Amino acid sequence: MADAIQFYEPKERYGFLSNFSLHSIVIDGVTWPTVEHYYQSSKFLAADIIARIHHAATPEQAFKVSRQYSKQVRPDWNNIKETVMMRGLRCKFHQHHPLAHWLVATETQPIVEHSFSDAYWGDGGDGHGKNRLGQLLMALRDELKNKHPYKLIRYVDAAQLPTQFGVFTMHGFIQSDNNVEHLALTYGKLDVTKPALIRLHSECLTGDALYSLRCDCGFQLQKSLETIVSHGSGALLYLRQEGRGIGLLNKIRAYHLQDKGADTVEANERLGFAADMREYHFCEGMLHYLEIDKVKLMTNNPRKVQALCIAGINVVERVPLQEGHNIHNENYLETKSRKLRHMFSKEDDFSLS
Ligand SMILES: Nc1nc2c(ncn2[C@@H]2O[C@H](COP(=O)(O)OP(=O)(O)OP(=O)(O)O)[C@@H](O)[C@H]2O)c(=O)[nH]1
Ligand SMILES: [Zn+2]
Repeated sequence: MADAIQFYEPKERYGFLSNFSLHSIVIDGVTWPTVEHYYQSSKFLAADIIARIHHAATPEQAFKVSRQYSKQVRPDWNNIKETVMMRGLRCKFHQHHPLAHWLVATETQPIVEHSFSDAYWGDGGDGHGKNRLGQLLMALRDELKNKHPYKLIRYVDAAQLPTQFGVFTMHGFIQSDNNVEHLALTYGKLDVTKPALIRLHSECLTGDALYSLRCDCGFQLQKSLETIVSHGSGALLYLRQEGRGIGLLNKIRAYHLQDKGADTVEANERLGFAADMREYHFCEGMLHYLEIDKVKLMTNNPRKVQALCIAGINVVERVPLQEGHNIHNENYLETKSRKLRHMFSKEDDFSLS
């Protein structure tokens, strides 16, 4: 198979597909260090054998201990082993969101466990094997890819991004319903038990990259990254929504109308657009990948707070982000406050509960 994904060792590129990958799973309240520990122990009924495998130091050890008791494998094992394996896989990929997104990102590529020693779960090394593990992984991928939130975005790849503020990890996504590329910059170790400090930053080439004083975006971008670094961890979702969703050239047209006296809302409307064309539904898929479900959100924009609440994200706090006010953007900011209900003072806040 020309473009088949072959996996075996956990430390290889697709090692996350291996049952030996160090991803613990919880099944019926019991935590198993790896799928391999769970699978091997499921072969037995004797509590002492199960315990020995459960507490094996490594998945390789778990496999070895199981082999020592091969004469005591439960009589019905061949009838139940595929069900046991699929249960272990489902738990692993549902309980470790990035793994599920990585699996979905393999799209339609065949998946093969390239194992010279296993012609049932693997391909037997030369392709004569049944590759049942690869088959179950492809079946699980088909289940996931049509499910919410996996169908909102497609994870593509990640890389380190050293910046003047600190070294971030840059994660690339494609929005499924329009193929627009978006980024998430993460810093530090996100503690899933606490609200993550995040920013939803709408792309503004003029503000973010050309030092524009016409808006506050560039100042907000810098302040957000600095704040995340000083906080120790967090995420900035960089959303390709230039011009509040109307694009760069229409924003220039809108600026031209503003140069002639229109305000930022009137300008959009004269061009035939709503005041704000942005949508945020796909952010749920990006946050799901990052395993973020409760946030402290850096914004003055009530629509972003509401969008995350609608997406089921718990916005436990809104962190004001008022940066870069100057004579060139005061009318713009005043219009946003008056017409778009942006919150520039504490009184503006509304209950987040
Ligand atoms: N159409 C249009 N877009 C603008 C204008 N000024 C800034 N933008 C875009 O607005 C987006 C940034 O939105 P802002 O209103 O600055 O802030 P916000 O992101 O909605 O709210 P905060 O989270 O508080 O920053 C970027 O996509 C900018 O390109 C303008 O006058 N007209
Ligand atoms: Zn801007």
